Amino acid sequence: MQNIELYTKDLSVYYGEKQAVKNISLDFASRSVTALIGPSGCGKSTFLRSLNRMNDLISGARITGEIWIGEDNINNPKTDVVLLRQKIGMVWQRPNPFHKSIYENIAFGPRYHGIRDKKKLDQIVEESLKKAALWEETKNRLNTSALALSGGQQQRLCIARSIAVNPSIILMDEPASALDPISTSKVEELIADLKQEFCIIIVTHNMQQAARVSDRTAFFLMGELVEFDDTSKMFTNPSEKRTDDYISGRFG
Ligand SMILES: Nc1ncnc2c1ncn2[C@@H]1O[C@H](COP(=O)(O)OP(=O)(O)OP(=O)(O)O)[C@@H](O)[C@H]1O
Repeated sequence: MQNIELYTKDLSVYYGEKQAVKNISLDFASRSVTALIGPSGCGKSTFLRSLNRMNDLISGARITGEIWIGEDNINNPKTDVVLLRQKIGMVWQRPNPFHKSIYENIAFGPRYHGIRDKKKLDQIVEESLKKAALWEETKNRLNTSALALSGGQQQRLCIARSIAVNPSIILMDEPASALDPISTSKVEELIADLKQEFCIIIVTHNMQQAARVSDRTAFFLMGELVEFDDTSKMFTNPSEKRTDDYISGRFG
């Protein structure tokens, strides 16, 4: 039995009157990858963003229900969202490095959280870049601009940046959809490595990618959770006809 790192209970998200996510209860295991799939507009990104309270930044967005990490319901107004986002990192669709050096991109978070010692920061930068499979490509150019890296390297840098503050969960919103096939496969290999240590939740439009990288898959449709199961079962023998129709390309 795997440890559950995070779970939601009856989680709903509204934009004004519109309910984009409908009463979703899902659990996410430690050291595993869960893929969220479903057609455009079904609420995958909204659900993902609610897990580290990024929807708080959207005016008119309202969340009901519970999001539990250990003993804390983080959907509680008293939650320290800065600390929460240290625990739950986020990687976006488009690589978004800061306009700073490679080193500073990684050191920024740990420094913000109080680490000042240069040796310690050097160590975090090296470890994070190694974990993101980017160290060999960058170790001789740490002080050059992150913007001079290729798109694929920038995305791995963003992954290294999220690792640097020592999270336990990493949210990824279509992290490879803006990348070429070689960079995409590097990011997928990286996800396979990172799951030895982290709970990863990834939104993807790419069925093959979901099948390749994830242990479990959740299928969303019009804000509802239709099916949640082991990825191998979901892609070979889904329980719901709607899942079968979607993964075999009959709609969406
Ligand atoms: N900031 C917002 N304000 C109002 N409505 C929104 C906002 N963001 C998303 N929505 C609506 O909520 C619903 C779910 O959108 P969401 O982006 O979560 O879906 P998605 O499954 O991630 O789609 P995609 O795969 O196209 O990214 C859609 O109807 C969308 O139009």
